[in-house]
Amino acid sequence: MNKIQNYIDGKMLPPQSGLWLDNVEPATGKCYSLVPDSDSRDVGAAVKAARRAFPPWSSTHITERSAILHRIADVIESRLETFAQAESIDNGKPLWLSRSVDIPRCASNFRFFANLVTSTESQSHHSQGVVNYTLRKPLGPVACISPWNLPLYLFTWKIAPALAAGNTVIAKPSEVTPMTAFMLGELCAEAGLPDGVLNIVHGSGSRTGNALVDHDDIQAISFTGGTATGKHIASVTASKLKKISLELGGKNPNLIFADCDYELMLQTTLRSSFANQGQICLCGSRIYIQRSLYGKFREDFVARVKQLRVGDPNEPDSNQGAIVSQQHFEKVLGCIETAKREGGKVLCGGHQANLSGRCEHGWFIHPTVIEGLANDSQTNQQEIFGPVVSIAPFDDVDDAIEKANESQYGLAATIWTSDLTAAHRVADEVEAGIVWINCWLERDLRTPFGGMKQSGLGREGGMEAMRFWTEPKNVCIKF
Ligand SMILES: NC(=O)c1ccc[n+]([C@@H]2O[C@H](COP(=O)([O-])OP(=O)(O)OC[C@H]3O[C@@H](n4cnc5c(N)ncnc54)[C@H](O)[C@@H]3O)[C@@H](O)[C@H]2O)c1
Ligand SMILES: O=C/C=C/C=C(\O)C(=O)O
Repeated sequence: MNKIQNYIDGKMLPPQSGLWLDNVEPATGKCYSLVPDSDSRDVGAAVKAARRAFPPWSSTHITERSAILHRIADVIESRLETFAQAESIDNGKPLWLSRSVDIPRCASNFRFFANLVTSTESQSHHSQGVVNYTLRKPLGPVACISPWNLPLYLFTWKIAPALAAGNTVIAKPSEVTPMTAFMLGELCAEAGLPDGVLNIVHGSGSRTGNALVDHDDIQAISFTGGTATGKHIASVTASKLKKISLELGGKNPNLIFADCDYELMLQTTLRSSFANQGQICLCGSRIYIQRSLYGKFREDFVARVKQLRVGDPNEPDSNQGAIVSQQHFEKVLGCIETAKREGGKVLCGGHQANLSGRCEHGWFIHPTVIEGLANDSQTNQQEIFGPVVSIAPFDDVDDAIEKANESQYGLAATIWTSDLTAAHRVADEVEAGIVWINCWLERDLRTPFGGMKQSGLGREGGMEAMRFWTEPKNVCIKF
């Protein structure tokens, strides 16, 4: 059985504990490799390497740091197909999706921050006889912890700015989808990244994650994952005054007004509901439709959802691949049962998809649309993170805003209307860190990315990320 290794100080190493976890292909339900369940000894070795590598890396000229990050992007692009296949096998997502979205974005993450670090302005403040200038110093060894839904995409989204800013990194991918992070480690030396600058430690949250978050020499932690895990990290790091950035769960509203561009809205709403089997934190899972359009939308949307093909992730016409793990598959099916108990009417889907042949034992769920649930039902309040959406009517702008904001979460919201005045008002009043009007998942990497309320703390993206990964130091000179 293929064994994934930790990448520490430029070397591929097994876990000192000797403990391994199964790594399973969700489309087949079969274990196809083993992943280390690293403990504090492996984390300690990685932090030691990162400490040693910090002084030379942080003082490496930004043009050289930038060139190395560009070379990492070059190598990823040169192996796009290999990475895309590995990501699809590990996560269950359609191969066409990892090939067209996930892996190209990994390369873009490195390129974007490679460019940003060489074009960033510094601040100075001048007044009579005094000038202040502000240095931005890297923090030291820092930690990046990422989830399973967009494995290498979100892993590199954290690592690239941390490295560009001059930090050294200990990164932990999700133990559910570790393969492409392992492959990233394999190409670092080829791209010229010095040993110890990036260390990749694999394992479970309870063993590896806790050891990493707890380590006294870790100065800052960027975490993407569930809200409960984020709160745990916030509580254990508070007494040590570590800097944290938390990208957490969501229950995002779509607000569809009767005057929208109907066909564009319908096509995009299919994607924003079910892309990546609904396992994107930005997916809209509460769809509110203006009452006059509700009946037409319900009919057309359900008809289109029924056409989405659930199939082998390798097949180009599979719109929906597998759910990431048996545990998550069971959780999503459990949420559908809860919705039924709460009085929800399942309009389509609502159950497992049984495939034959290679995928006979895989974890597939038909995309599911539910109506008739109260806004305060568990289904409309708790994150499902799967191919399940609920639809409900609203009356006017005030009602739409009220329904959207009746949530503990505040990550993203999508508004569909041709009335720009209404759109601006809703965008202003909806409680979400990210608002899309007449589009979804349009990404400009310069923009602040993150959520409010229980969806997170801090922002990633562009200068927000560079500020997170550096400490300002003000120098005042009187002349
Ligand atoms: N806001 C965003 O940008 C965003 C993006 C993607 C996913 N998510 C959220 O992620 C969740 C799904 O991902 P998941 O199930 O992998 O989340 P998770 O919180 O279980 O795990 C995320 C990562 O944290 C690690 N981890 C778990 N316990 C830990 C601990 N005690 N200490 C340190 N690390 C620990 C895991 O091993 C994994 O690497 C969903 O709630 C989703 O909304 C949010
Ligand atoms: O599942 C969460 C998706 C996060 C997406 C990003 O962080 C991004 O597009 O930068």
